[in-house]
Amino acid sequence: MMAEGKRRRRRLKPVEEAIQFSLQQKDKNGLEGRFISDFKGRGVFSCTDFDKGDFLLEYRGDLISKEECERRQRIYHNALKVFMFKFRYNGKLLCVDAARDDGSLGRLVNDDHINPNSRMKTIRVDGKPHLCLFARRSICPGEEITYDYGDSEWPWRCTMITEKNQCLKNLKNSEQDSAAIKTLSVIDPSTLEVNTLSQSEDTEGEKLTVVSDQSVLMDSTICTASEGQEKVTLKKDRLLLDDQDCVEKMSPVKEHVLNEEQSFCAPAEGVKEVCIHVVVTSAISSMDKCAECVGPVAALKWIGLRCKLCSSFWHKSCYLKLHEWNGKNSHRG
Ligand SMILES: C[S@@+](CC[C@H](N)C(=O)[O-])C[C@H]1O[C@@H](n2cnc3c(N)ncnc32)[C@H](O)[C@@H]1O
Repeated sequence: MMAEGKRRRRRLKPVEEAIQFSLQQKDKNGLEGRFISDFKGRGVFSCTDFDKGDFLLEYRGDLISKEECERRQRIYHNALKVFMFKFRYNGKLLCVDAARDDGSLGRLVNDDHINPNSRMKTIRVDGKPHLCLFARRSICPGEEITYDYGDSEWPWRCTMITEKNQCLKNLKNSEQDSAAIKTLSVIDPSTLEVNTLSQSEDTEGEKLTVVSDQSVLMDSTICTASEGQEKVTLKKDRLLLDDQDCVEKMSPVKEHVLNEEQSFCAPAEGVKEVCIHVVVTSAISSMDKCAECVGPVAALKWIGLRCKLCSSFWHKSCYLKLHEWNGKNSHRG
């Protein structure tokens, strides 16, 4: 008995397990790929219980350099480009290209930036980075595995507008209830102009005036299909919200490990002219990168902010961060 007990393998730690599966190039039991819908395609579902922190899957593919990634992006069809996962590792931009369907499940995991149940991390195996998903919380059988694809404004995230509108309504309600408002100095409504012509929901002409120490760049602009339908003009630096929950839901900036690694932190170089930016939401080509983080990593068109005067582009969150760093009331680039 004793000998058998001694011989029994101890349970591997999640990272050890991730290393083992990465070396074997195998997926773990307890997960399966399923077709979900024509819109979403396939996804990965759990068939067992997972605990918080458990290793789930590796995002397997070819590990390639930035240059090779750019070369492949030029020749790939859009449907393949979405399988290219760029990330930053030891100061270098790398990519795992999972365009080839090798039957692995990692490449089929879908995005959820609101309440993902897993998180992508890089682990080092034989000196090379591997992208592995770990559970952010316990996961039940039947749950779809998801992670946050990062800070790009992906087209399917538009469905979040309903939730955002609810947030906006809550904010308005809380404004009416003065007891619920802890602060606050009110932002001059003339500094903020929001049109939501493209949306059927009732956010048209919303003006938010509630403030606190959380900042958000009016993220109801996130789903604008094309430039001009929605406009955000900020003379003062920020719109401040009182509702932490709304801030969470409205801002796609997340505690995404790879997001941090993906980000180039160097400020845009070479642009010496000072511009007082007037930004509008705009559909931006994948060739045009955010002036702040040099992203996005996605190969598709992205929705971001464009300065009408100097034609710089930013992710909304980068723009916010940038101006936070540059001083609270500065909009000069
Ligand atoms: C890496 S693939 C994921 C697997 C994909 N569903 C499939 O069937 O091949 C990324 C693509 O999945 C789809 N996708 C991912 N997350 C989604 C979501 N939350 N809603 C709708 N489509 C999503 C998009 O088409 C995206 O380009």
